Amino acid sequence: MSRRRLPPLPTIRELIRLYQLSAKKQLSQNFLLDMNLTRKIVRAAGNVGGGFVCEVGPGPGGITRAVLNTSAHHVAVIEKDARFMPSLQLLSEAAEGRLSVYRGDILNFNLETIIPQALSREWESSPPNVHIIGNLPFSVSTPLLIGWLAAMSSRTGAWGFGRTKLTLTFQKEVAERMVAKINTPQRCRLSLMCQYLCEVDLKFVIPGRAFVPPPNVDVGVVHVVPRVQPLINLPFSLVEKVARHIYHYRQKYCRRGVETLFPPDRLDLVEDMFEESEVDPTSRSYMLTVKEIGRLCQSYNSICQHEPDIYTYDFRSKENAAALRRKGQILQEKFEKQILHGT
Ligand SMILES: C[S@@+](CC[C@H](N)C(=O)[O-])C[C@H]1O[C@@H](n2cnc3c(N)ncnc32)[C@H](O)[C@@H]1O
Repeated sequence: MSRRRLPPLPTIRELIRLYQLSAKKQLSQNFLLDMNLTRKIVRAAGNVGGGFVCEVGPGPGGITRAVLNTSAHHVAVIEKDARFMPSLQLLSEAAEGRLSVYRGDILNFNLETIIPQALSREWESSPPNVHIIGNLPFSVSTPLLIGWLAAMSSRTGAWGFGRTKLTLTFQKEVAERMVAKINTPQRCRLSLMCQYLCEVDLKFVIPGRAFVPPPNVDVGVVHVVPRVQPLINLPFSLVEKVARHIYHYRQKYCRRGVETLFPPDRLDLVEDMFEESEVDPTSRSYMLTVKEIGRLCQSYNSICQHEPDIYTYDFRSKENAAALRRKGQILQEKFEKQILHGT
């Protein structure tokens, strides 16, 4: 697959000046004008040759140019800010049919409406890889990732999320949590949710000063590739719920988080869960492996099959909070009696 080359174009800096594209703070716009960095982001996406690349939040089009200079078969960009349309249209003309420009908000945009059209027309027999690339505001990249993970885990969608790879920028600290290994201070729910479904790789960090204007944080470029088989074969919402409860107390014994999955008068089920999963209840949450969390999810799932009310139980509801307070009071009184009064 040979690399394609765009004809000579004005620089991104010139386009910004020409179309008066000053960065809008309320849209968290920080542009990458250094073409070495935009090329590096595209290289982080791996082999895009012959594939369909969807760039989210192209802005003035620095990364878009780098993608168009590869052998990607087709590129689609989705941008929320109408001011960037003229500069993107200019690129589209230069790309001679390889670039489609859409105006929209990626959080409300159905990617499937654009990708299958291209797939059905050109790749009926052998569908290509789909790459999603973007240097987006952090407030957009995280919900985009979570939505994508959820969709991928259910294997829904005509174009097969299993074939899609993501290369997105995140605040460095979030990127570090996504790839965090067990026994590290960054290990959390996000690490588990990413890693049970995907291979996640923090490719490199871009210092904040490389952007125009510079944000006051550094940025991690993360490459996410879906696993052929998820490491936990259960619904995303169930895994997310168990992980949310366990990692709420990430430094504590994992038993503490598991307890909050059950009403205070059903702590017998906590014992069942640990017995069945063969997980040590005194392991700290951040030490649990994906396999151990998977086994906890399995036994929680089998408990919920027999007692469906358990799944809908929410320990934060008012009623349950009152029950927990009562339980706390009883324990407090017991403690005072035993320890303070020696009974
Ligand atoms: C951080 S700037 C990066 C611009 C360009 N990718 C670059 O690297 O120079 C983020 C871009 O995402 C766009 N954007 C923000 N929220 C968006 C959303 N919900 N959907 C699509 N684009 C969005 C902004 O308008 C802006 O162009």
